[in-house]
Amino acid sequence: MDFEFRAQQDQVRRSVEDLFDFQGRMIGRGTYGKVFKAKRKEGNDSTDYALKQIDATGQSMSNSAIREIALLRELNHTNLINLQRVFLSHVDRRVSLLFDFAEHDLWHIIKYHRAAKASKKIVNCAPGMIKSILYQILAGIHYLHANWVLHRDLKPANILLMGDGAERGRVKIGDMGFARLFTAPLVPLSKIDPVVVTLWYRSPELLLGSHHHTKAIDLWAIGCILYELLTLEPLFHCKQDDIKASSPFNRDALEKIFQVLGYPSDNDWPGIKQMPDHPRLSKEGFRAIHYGHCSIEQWMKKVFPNGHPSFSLDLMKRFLTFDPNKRITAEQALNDPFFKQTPLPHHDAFYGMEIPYGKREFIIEEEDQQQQQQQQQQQQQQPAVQPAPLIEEPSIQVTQENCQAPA
Ligand SMILES: Cc1ccc(-n2nc(C(C)(C)C)cc2NC(=O)NCCN2CCOCC2)cc1
Repeated sequence: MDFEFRAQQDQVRRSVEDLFDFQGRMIGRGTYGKVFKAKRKEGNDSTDYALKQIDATGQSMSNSAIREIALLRELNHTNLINLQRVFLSHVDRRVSLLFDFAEHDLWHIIKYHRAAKASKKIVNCAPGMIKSILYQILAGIHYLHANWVLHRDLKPANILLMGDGAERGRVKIGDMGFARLFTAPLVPLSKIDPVVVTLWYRSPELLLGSHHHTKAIDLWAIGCILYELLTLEPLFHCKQDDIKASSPFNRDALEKIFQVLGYPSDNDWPGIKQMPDHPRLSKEGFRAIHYGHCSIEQWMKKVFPNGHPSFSLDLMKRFLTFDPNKRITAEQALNDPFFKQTPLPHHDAFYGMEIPYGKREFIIEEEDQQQQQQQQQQQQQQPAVQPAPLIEEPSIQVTQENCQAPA
């Protein structure tokens, strides 16, 4: 290496820390590293950015970062997350990727609506919101597939949406990769961590051990996401703790699929017998007769006895087609009559509504939490300082007796 040239370059090349303010603004973390909400330090650019810092100390992380950069620099579509800039730091062997900042994602949006439904709170969504989100997902996936790129892990957490601003309500498909909580969770991961590995969106061919990842696996996942947007419940809600990385065959996930769609006949899916784990179906006790009364029509009739304005049974059936060779493509879905009926899909999924969803919260690092707790303990040992009254006229004086300890 030309150390003199590199030292010269380091002089002129400005680091991400020089250019962006992001300390204490962590919004995500995973095995790869951390994600921060960042702002430019200079100039009048008030745009928010997402800064993904990858600790490229290990070979696998370096390869992963290289793969992500190599892929994203070749892609350019309004419905895909946009890699704006790459910073390499030799000193701490860190790769920093600068992305669009997306305030919302479908995992948090669905969680919000589920909580509102549980507390019987009415939340008004624009009638075309679901249709717009579906159309934008299909547009992004159609672009990926046209460039021979598969997503392979479509799920609500990977469907980001821009908040207020120039791209309000724009879907940005991303891939958050694997996240791993540093502490053992007390509640099921799927409840608290949007990016946990889940089988809920996995196609039947993958569950039966297919080694050929095709575009069709993304369309199956889109069908599952559409259902979840409509009902706020995952369609194939199988237990998370069953995930065994070694075997793609998952009994519970397949059971859920057959309970909704029925058992695939040879006519439905001629190729099922060629699936590597097909023999396990009979060994594990699956019988067509057990699911004779099950069909998507039956299931959806139970869910929407009076139908739903944002729901097309025909389209749902075509996403959730067992045979990957018969499953609808992104291009065919985009041309479905569903998208030519009013309300037409708007480029702003939040068009006609206020955005009710909260902003992303900052994650406090363990050491910061300890520091905060120490500061609180010190404060509690000091006599309460009398805060100046907020208003002129005498009111309830905030005294030690009625002063609320900080939450
Ligand atoms: C190894 C590897 C990992 C991820 C990707 N990848 N692929 C995609 C497409 C557009 C193809 C779906 C996006 C990403 N990367 C991220 O989304 N990155 C996350 C960016 N987010 C972070 C949170 O804030 C918004 C941007 C590729 C390869």
